[in-house]
Amino acid sequence: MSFSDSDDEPPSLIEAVSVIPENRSSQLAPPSRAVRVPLTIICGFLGAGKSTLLKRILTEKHGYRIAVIMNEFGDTADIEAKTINVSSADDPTGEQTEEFLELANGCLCCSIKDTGVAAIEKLMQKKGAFDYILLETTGLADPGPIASMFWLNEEYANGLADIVLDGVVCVVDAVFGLKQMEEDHATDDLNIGESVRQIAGSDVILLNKSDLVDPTLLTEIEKTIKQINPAAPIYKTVKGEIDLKHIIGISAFRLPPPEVAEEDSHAHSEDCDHSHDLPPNHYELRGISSLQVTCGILNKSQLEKLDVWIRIALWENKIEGASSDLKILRCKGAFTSERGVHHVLQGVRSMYEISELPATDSMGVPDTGKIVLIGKGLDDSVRKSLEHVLAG
Ligand SMILES: Nc1nc2c(ncn2[C@@H]2O[C@H](COP(=O)(O)OP(=O)(O)OP(=O)(O)O)[C@@H](O)[C@H]2O)c(=O)[nH]1
Repeated sequence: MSFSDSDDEPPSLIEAVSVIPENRSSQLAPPSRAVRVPLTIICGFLGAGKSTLLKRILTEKHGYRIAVIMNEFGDTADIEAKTINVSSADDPTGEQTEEFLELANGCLCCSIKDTGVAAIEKLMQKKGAFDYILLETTGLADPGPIASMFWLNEEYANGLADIVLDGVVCVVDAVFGLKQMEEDHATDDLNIGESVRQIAGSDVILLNKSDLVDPTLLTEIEKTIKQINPAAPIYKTVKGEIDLKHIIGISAFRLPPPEVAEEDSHAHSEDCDHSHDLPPNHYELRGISSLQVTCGILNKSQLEKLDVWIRIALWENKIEGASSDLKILRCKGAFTSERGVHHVLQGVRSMYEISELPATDSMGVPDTGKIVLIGKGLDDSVRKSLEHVLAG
């Protein structure tokens, strides 16, 4: 699997300052010494500010030893780094050793080109030397398949199973984001461009370069992002300045989706007394939209029916009476069973999991359930079908 476009330039070192500014520190929970190392995927369209965000993280005083996997590095100037060579059993002479850079704040840097999995395997040989992994994808990458690889990966060998997917963060360019979504040409028959896929597949959105656009445009792009992905909180940032607790250690694949304020949309239910027709805009014309359905406490039969419904929707891409080109890119949800147990639904493409939330994580989780689907062909018939299942 590749994380990189073809780029024949040899990687150079990333710029880092040798003294970490005292005023640049994040209030992160102390790093966990858990067996599995959390990983965050950072995606975003070309030039949105992914590298800027990573450079910031690499120079901030956060107390984490973060391993960063990047496709390209910046300048070599002023770096205070130790080079660490790691040789593998297959390469005892070390001729093809991977090079890592240990930065001033304890972060590790690792450059990869087309050898995504191999680089991660080598990185995992240094397990114990870092607490967290950040993976920057290229601007044209669809985070879905990459997230799938790191999620539900217990069966993998070679260190991949020692990684736990924490979340997917998308950096959106506030200046060009709307234009990119309009002009981004799809690469497959689903006709969904990469910039839209990145937003659809993310758990957190950073609306970056917000210093460069007027508030009206900022509101417009925020609204569009919410239409595509209502389950992801949106943070407006300048040069990736954000408290890292919003992007690191969020357990997006384990905890219920956060409550995201809904301004122009709302969670629809059977009680709604209005049409659920989607407002016309470029993105619905391309067929990408989202739908949210709320539900009460579910009994055993409802839970079973919901499981079957999700399986058919994700695996067979069809729901009786629904549009023929149904394609769900991402689904999330949380609901409560009659036994009082909270369940979390997570789905990336055809993979999904419904897990029970441990009592320790259930504090404050409302009994009202919510399911969010993001994808193509999510018309009113899909909503009605899901509401029917949830109604019993
Ligand atoms: N004014 C302003 N400029 C920014 C901001 N964030 C990034 N930039 C600039 O935008 C340009 C692109 O930023 P990068 O961080 O390289 O973007 P990227 O997403 O890594 O780009 P690719 O790797 O090409 O996809 C750089 O010149 C940054 O300095 C911001 O919030 N405001």
